[in-house]
Amino acid sequence: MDLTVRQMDAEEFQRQRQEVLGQWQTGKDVFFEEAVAYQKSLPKSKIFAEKLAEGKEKGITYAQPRAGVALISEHIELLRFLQDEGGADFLPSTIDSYTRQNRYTEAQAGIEESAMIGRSMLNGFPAVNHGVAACRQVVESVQVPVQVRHGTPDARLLAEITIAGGFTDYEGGGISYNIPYSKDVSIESTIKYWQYVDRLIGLYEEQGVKINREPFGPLTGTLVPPAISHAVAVIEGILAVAQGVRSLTLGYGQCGNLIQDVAALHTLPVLAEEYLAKLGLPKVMITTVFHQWMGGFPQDEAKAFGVISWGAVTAALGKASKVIVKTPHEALGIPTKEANAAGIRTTKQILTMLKDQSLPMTPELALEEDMILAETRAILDRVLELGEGDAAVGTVRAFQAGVIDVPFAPSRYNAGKILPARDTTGAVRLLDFGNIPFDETIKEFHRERIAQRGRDEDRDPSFQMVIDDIYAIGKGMLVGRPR
Ligand SMILES: CCC[C@H]1O[C@@H](n2cnc3c(N)ncnc32)[C@H](O)[C@@H]1O
Repeated sequence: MDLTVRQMDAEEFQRQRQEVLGQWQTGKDVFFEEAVAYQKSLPKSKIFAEKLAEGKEKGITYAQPRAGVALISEHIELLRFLQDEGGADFLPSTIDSYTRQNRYTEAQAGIEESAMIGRSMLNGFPAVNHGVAACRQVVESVQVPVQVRHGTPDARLLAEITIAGGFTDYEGGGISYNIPYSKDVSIESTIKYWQYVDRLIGLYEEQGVKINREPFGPLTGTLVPPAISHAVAVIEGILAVAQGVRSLTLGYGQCGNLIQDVAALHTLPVLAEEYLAKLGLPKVMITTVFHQWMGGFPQDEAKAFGVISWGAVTAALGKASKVIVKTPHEALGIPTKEANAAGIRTTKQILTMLKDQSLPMTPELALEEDMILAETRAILDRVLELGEGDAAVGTVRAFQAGVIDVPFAPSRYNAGKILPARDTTGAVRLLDFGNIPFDETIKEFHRERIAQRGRDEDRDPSFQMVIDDIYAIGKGMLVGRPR
């Protein structure tokens, strides 16, 4: 395994770059020096890292939707609507599934079909096919910073084109865009692909261009315990900073118990700073992003707004830097622009009302924070041990050993031995620990909390609880109580 956490050398980067820019004809329009000049020509109001820094300074929680459609003019109309009617503080360009799989020929067909039929036949914006000039048209058509949101294991060409195209933030990572998104792509290969992405951003940073990186916190978005998503987020932060990234937004997907989620938001930046320092990596700007509930949603729009509001409350009380907004069409499919804007307005109403409040430090909150810190450190320390200090090598070995194990992940590289379930307050605990390196104290904490639920529900803790929890929110509950 020639994998290493160390910064990619210039020769290797340039060797890959020739191959990457040749993967689709639009790669020929990427010229690094010209792109640096374009990025530097952008006003400060369009630089993601600048606006995040301002928000961190002022204690603002920003709201950002997901959005993307096939054709350039419709995509611009959509983003403008979300900015003007929704009040979006940041805008996305959610990339379509073909592009995420590097299937640019099918993306091209989707573009042509969309133009013919008059509606988007792709589930996102095919940025590679549209190319650099089109991305710049999008960026120049709105007033706020624009981020690439996707789920791409090999995201190298997409990064080259969208960053040259003026996007100032790039979501994803070699673990978080593999394990939940792929069945049969090795972790070593996607870590390497993403080291290229992060090295490219490092080269922009060395030219004075700030590009923020946002590892994808929620992973499978289904009952992922905080310690597991934190471990992945911190590792992706380490891998990125090692390649020259200097601005990170670390993510976490809402689980639903307020105390646990606020504890997760408090501990994530603490852990990132602790392990970056432990590895002798430079200090970088760290912000957080909270994803509103990523699991199944109620079909009823009023109930969906309830779920959206609960996520907004948690983001506000947890002082997240940014919250990713869901829409009342979540249970139906790609939202209309009106539904998308409504989700943002609902969220911003709550953020504004709650901006002067926070959750007091109670013994319960302190205990949850201590548990998340202890659990995440147990995982990260074992990863570094397995890698003999190298986080990249350690990550591959940790997945092989089940030391990192993401619930309900499709990837065959994921052990899939752990089993999460909610406790009687809705906090996510582990019913089965697989090979996660938790000590007996931690395991007993989980067992006791779940045993209490069993007593409350007059049933033995079992896989049935997990199934009930997966459907619970769609049915209007949080904890999947028996009938
Ligand atoms: C991991 C992200 C899943 C979420 O990402 C939303 N999502 C996907 N594609 C689009 C799109 N093109 N426009 C608006 N939202 C979109 C889904 O609804 C889901 O909530």
